[in-house]
Amino acid sequence: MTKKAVHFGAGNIGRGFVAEFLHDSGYEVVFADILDNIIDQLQKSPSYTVTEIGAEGEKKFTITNYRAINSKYHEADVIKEVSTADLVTCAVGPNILKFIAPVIAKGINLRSEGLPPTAVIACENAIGATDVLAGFIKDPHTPADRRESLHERARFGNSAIDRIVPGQDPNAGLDVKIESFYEWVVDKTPFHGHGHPEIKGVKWVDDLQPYIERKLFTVNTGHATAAYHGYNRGFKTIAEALNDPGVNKEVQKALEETATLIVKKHKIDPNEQKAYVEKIIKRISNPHLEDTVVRVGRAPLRKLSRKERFIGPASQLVEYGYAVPALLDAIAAAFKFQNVEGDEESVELAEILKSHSAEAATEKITGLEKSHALFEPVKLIVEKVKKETKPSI
Ligand SMILES: NC(=O)c1ccc[n+]([C@@H]2O[C@H](COP(=O)([O-])OP(=O)(O)OC[C@H]3O[C@@H](n4cnc5c(N)ncnc54)[C@H](O)[C@@H]3O)[C@@H](O)[C@H]2O)c1
Ligand SMILES: O=P(O)(O)OC[C@@H](O)[C@@H](O)[C@H](O)[C@H](O)CO
Repeated sequence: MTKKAVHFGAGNIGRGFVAEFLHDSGYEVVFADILDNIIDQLQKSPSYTVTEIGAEGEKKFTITNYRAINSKYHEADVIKEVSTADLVTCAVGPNILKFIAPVIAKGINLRSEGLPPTAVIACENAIGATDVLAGFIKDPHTPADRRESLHERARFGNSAIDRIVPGQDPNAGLDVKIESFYEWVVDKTPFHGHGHPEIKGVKWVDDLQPYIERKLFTVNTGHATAAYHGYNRGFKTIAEALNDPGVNKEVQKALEETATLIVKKHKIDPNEQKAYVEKIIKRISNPHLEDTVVRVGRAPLRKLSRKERFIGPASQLVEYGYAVPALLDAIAAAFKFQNVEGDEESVELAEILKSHSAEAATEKITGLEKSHALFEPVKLIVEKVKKETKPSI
């Protein structure tokens, strides 16, 4: 019997990476999204093409065997699909998890007793994203008397997902261009007893923490460092930014700092981490991806938050007694990513910096405790950025 996956978020990673893997593993994929345009196209077209761009050239894959539901208008249909799904995945962005949780919770709650638990895997760039989703699903969206037995109807596995899918050509329709490299690692421990879902290409591990921290604090720290320094120097793409010796040096230095944490905390061989960093810099420098600094820098409030790619590693390094000058430079550059067209958080960032003292803005944006050794240096950065970006009268 064909297996069914319901996937929330038919965007770049959803159509380009998750659906490709699920299709290849024999799943029928039911996309749920709120964008009329994407859902209409998915409903009209029986296939689309994913093009992988690698050093050896381009490879094309045809994706078929999917359906699509507009979750804005047809919530009941999505709930019904979730209730019989073998797998539920999402790639909507960490801030959207709370909005998809009620629908998933209702679907899980409707699940027939005879069915094995559905597997829920959030594919977002965030530590513990599936736990966050599970938290919203459980409380308040599962009836109190059904919470204890939730694991009989659903199992929740955290994941680390790595593949660069840049913004797509607006005329490309459903087709997606992505890099050929991929890594999708999922915690297998929640699936004990029933077995994890079979997804070709996924690496199942007992301890996800080293994978997700290494990914977020190398790929995403390096990417965001290039994006913010690149944006402030007027570059349009990440590849152009990394071609600039100044930006390149900032990225190398920031990743030397995070490598110290990864090696020390997760006992990873320093040479292995060095090779990983070199590979990442090569990947993000790929000019064929045409990835923009605005996409990679998107949502600066999320990226400057407590557990994220800058404050996360910098705070831990400072706790170990290390200095983090390059991460602080990147943090300063991120605070200057203000009022960028199409990026709501960059507008909110500018407003917070305008309406709050440096101390209050630091606390609100980074979530750092005032007693933390990183608080003062970040506050000084915020003070400086506030002065530099103050509107002249
Ligand atoms: N693009 C990448 O290179 C990449 C790589 C790894 C991980 N990720 C992560 O994947 C996630 C998605 O990123 P993306 O680049 O695909 O973004 P995207 O903007 O291309 O896709 C997100 C999709 O979610 C949809 N969405 C928003 N709210 C929704 C809702 N309430 N219900 C259903 N769908 C909703 C949007 O309409 C959009 O189609 C993010 O967490 C990102 O960090 C991205
Ligand atoms: O998706 P974000 O906004 O968390 O980060 C932007 C990019 O760094 C990210 O999408 C990378 O392309 C991806 O994480 C590569 O695996």
